[in-house]
Amino acid sequence: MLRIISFEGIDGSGKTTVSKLVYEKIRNVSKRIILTKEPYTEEISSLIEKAGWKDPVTLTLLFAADRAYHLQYLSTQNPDLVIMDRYIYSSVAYQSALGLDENWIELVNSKFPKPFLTILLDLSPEIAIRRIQKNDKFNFQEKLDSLKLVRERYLEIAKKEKNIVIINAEEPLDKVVNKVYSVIYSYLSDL
Ligand SMILES: Nc1ncnc2c1ncn2[C@@H]1O[C@H](COP(=O)(O)OP(=O)(O)OP(=O)(O)O)[C@@H](O)[C@H]1O
Ligand SMILES: Cc1cn([C@H]2C[C@H](O)[C@@H](COP(=O)(O)O)O2)c(=O)[nH]c1=O
Repeated sequence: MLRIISFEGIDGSGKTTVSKLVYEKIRNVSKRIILTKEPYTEEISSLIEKAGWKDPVTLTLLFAADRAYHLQYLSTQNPDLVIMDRYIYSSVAYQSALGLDENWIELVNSKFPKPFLTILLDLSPEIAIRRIQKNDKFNFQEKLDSLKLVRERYLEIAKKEKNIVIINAEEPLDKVVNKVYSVIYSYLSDL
């Protein structure tokens, strides 16, 4: 069974940056730690773009198909640990924010291993959007409203799921990295 630590949070929360920096700090603990991200396959990412970002059923099924393929590949690598930049809770948060029943999203993803730890990088959508504004083109108000909904969904998920640690992602990067590193390190004692 794959041991997965997932990084979650709204666009611009720092998942990619923080997961990479933390990975660099822990990679000497074991040679078999893999850092990866979703969406994984170019083919499905392109189908998602072509389908557009509106229909939550299509998005849920495409992201789940990408996840199934990704997990199958990861199993062949026999890692001690997988650090995943986005995973199941991205589907639950983003697609339920579009109005889709959360229980159905969880059912679609129910055959996949749950992460044994999730780092939820939490911050205000206003700060997040300022961080991504330089490299993404989007309608500001539409994106802000969407990120507010997704953030609320993440915080509700964190209330009901175990092993989700919420980190204040508004703090300076080095402070966030050190906090995440210390949380993850405490889970790695058996590696
Ligand atoms: N704690 C922080 N303080 C200030 N800037 C940060 C912090 N964390 C990340 N950033 C910056 O914010 C921007 C977005 O970071 P990053 O791409 O890692 O976010 P993300 O959550 O992966 O976003 P997306 O989901 O859109 O890919 C980058 O320019 C990054 O350098
Ligand atoms: C895995 C996954 C992702 N998404 C959304 C979240 C983001 O807006 C985009 C791309 O993610 P990135 O971190 O900017 O590369 O995809 C989603 O809606 N559902 C999912 O399961």
